[in-house]
Amino acid sequence: MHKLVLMRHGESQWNLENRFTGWTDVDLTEKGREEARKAGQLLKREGYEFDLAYTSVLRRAIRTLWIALDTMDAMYLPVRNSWRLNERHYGALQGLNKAETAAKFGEEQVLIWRRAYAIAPDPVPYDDERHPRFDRRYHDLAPSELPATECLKDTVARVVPYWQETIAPSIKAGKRVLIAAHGNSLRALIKHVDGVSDEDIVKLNIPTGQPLVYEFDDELKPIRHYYLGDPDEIAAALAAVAAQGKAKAK
Ligand SMILES: O=C(O)[C@@H](CO)OP(=O)(O)O
Repeated sequence: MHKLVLMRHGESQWNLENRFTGWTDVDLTEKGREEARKAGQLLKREGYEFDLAYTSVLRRAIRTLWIALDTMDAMYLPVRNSWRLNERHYGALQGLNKAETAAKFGEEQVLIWRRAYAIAPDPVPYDDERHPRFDRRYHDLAPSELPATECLKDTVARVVPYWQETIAPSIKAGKRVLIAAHGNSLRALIKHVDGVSDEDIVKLNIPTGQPLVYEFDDELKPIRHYYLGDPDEIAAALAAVAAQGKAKAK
């Protein structure tokens, strides 16, 4: 049996401000750092040890991983960063407040932008300075790989090859793996691993900073999954994520 731990980053500055974030490289808030510390303490208390960690190239996930590893006394672990674990690119919505956007375009439209499986928001314009082609960290990518917007289906299409070619083989080889990533890149991974339908993935949300354990058989078929943290806390955090697209939310 193999165990894999998934962790969404702690609260970021734009989670706090309720803005569409995507590939914008915002940092953790103090609360987000505390969430990462608590996740590390929980993993340590429950006896989790890892051989390898994967994360994105965005600082909110990287710092969450660093803080959790530091708390677990495991800063020596090899860490692999990949843009393929980045948050879903939110296109021209990046930077906009979700509640204000819901007040302007309607909650239904915001729910479509946030959770429709195959509908992407408008792209960031090609000459906009926020376009990823201006960012050094993506210079190795072919222009065809570089998104200017994504729906979850697009995110699945770039997360799954990384899972199949890199992460899954390391788990099969016996490595105990921790992944620190983002709400939608983890939803993309879970959709693939658990075979969640296009309809059901709409309702799946992931709370910040809560370790989610997946157990697999030797063929990497999922057996079960569970959050390690307090169930009431997790239920409240999940409801809060779902409510971010309401017009009256902060
Ligand atoms: O803004 C984002 O990039 C994501 C994660 O914070 O938000 P949402 O849950 O709305 O997809």
